[in-house]
Amino acid sequence: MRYLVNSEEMKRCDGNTINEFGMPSLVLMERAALAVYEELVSGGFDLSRVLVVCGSGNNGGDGFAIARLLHLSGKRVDVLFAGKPESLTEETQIQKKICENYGVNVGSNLNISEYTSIVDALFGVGLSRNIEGRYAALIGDINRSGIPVLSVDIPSGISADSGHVMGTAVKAAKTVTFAFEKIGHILYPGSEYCGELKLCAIGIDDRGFMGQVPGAFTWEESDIPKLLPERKAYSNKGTYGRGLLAAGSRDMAGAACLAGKAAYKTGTGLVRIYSEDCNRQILQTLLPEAVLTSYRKGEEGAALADALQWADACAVGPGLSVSSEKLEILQTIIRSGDIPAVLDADALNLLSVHMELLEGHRQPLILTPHIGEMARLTGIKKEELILDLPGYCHDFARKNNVVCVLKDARTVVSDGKSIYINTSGNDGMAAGGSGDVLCGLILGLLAQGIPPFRAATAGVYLHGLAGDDARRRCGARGMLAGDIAESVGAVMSWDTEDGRASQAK
Ligand SMILES: NC(=O)C1=CN([C@@H]2O[C@H](COP(=O)(O)OP(=O)(O)OC[C@H]3O[C@@H](n4cnc5c(N)ncnc54)[C@H](OP(=O)(O)O)[C@@H]3O)[C@@H](O)[C@H]2O)[C@@H](O)CC1
Ligand SMILES: Nc1ncnc2c1ncn2[C@@H]1O[C@H](COP(=O)(O)OP(=O)(O)O)[C@@H](O)[C@H]1O
Ligand SMILES: [K+]
Repeated sequence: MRYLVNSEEMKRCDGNTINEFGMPSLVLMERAALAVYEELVSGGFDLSRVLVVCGSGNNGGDGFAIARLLHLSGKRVDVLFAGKPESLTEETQIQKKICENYGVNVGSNLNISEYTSIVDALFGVGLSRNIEGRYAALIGDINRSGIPVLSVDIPSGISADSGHVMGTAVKAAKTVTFAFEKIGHILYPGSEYCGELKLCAIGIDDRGFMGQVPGAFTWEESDIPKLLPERKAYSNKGTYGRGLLAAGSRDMAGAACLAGKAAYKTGTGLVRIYSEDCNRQILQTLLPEAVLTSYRKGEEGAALADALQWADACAVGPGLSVSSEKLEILQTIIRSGDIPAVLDADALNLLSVHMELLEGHRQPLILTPHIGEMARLTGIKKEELILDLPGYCHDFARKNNVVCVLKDARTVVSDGKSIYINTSGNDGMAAGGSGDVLCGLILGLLAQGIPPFRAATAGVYLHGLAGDDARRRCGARGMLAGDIAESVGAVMSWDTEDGRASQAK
């Protein structure tokens, strides 16, 4: 698990490390500068003539220290000081003075085009408003120059809190950040502006939070063993849960099949698909392992109540379609009581015009809207939602007492307390049916007894890993949602050495 911090959390951690643990600020700055220096000299940048662009804050202080280290190692380096002298922080003032004492050329009007590499130390996590005027012009010149840029901590102009471009921003080839990744490195468009992201330790760690841990986190590969449901040699299909999937309609049998397959591939003992009668043959052909309960129009009710009694967890929505009968199915599931349920796709479309169904619900609910569905659920425009995916996801989860999985290229999950931001997956997943696979995956984890927020976050992470595995096998353009479902099986064995070995093949 890795924390993802915002600027306030990072500053608090910096501050505690300096003021409570007594680590001098200039020592941290020196380590930050050394980390960037190491990255520069390890290759990838042409260091024949380096320009370090510095602001007045401590990001600029890192820049001056980097320039000094390059100068002392014999590189030709100049500093463009773009900040205001009267705003220099104490540390940056010291670093600037040291540079000048060593004879580093510090100017305020240098010709960018003469350099082979640029180090961007204009603004870091202290960026507090949109960039305008001469700073914006300078960033425009840097971007237009086409000279490779290494950004210190975060590309100047990217909000560490949201990944938004604050007016304008430096497009970096590489970004070296310190202690923790910031939310703005992970969310788009910030993620693209960073180029390759390198995280370096500089002597600040989570002890610096002093018990007040950050609100956001992401899973990583070392977490896989604890995210997967347990397997036992002495077991049978009853050991691994029963998942009920209410999905599919006349024109959308495939969605039920993809979700059902993904649920099985997580290791679920039994998956029952509750679908329209006309899908019976196709589902039995495509997913013979599934138990089927089918219904004719007008006869939806009775069999569903029995199936809900049978199940340990339920998912509703993939390919369900929208009608008054389907609304009754959703109503029955939400009112049925106690098993955890995933509401996806058409279940969310039905819900968006019947939000009263969520009032006073008793069982744990996981809602998995993409941004369009979230806009329908909340009445908030898509353009508004993308400005703050974590904030809207968190608020929706808290207000409705649900787990919200807000799907995007960086999916955000919240239970109204913590925020998970996903870092697995790829653009090959931007194709019809990927969401159905996610729904089935979460259902499978729930059916095996994984608690709702863990099932949602682990489901999203494993889904992305399955997407990455599918891309390795089929390529981003060639992969289909069925390939992601297929790869779920491989990813679910990555907690064992054999599983890892097959991943490497
Ligand atoms: N010891 C530590 O703490 C460590 C910190 N470290 C480094 O410090 C960085 C954080 O430093 P920081 O907090 O001083 O802020 P920073 O990013 O330099 O920006 C503040 C300056 O920008 C200005 N400014 C802001 N927005 C603006 C705008 N739109 N347009 C124009 N001006 C604007 C603002 O001006 P003001 O708002 O005061 O007018 C102020 O002058 C961090 O990212 C990391 O690199 C590392 O060395 C590790 C140890
Ligand atoms: N560019 C991308 N990078 C990573 N994941 C993506 C990307 N595009 C889509 N996805 C993932 O694919 C899934 C798409 O779900 P959804 O929009 O419901 O598709 P569908 O309705 O076609 O099944 C989501 O889990 C989303 O996070
Ligand atoms: K920067």
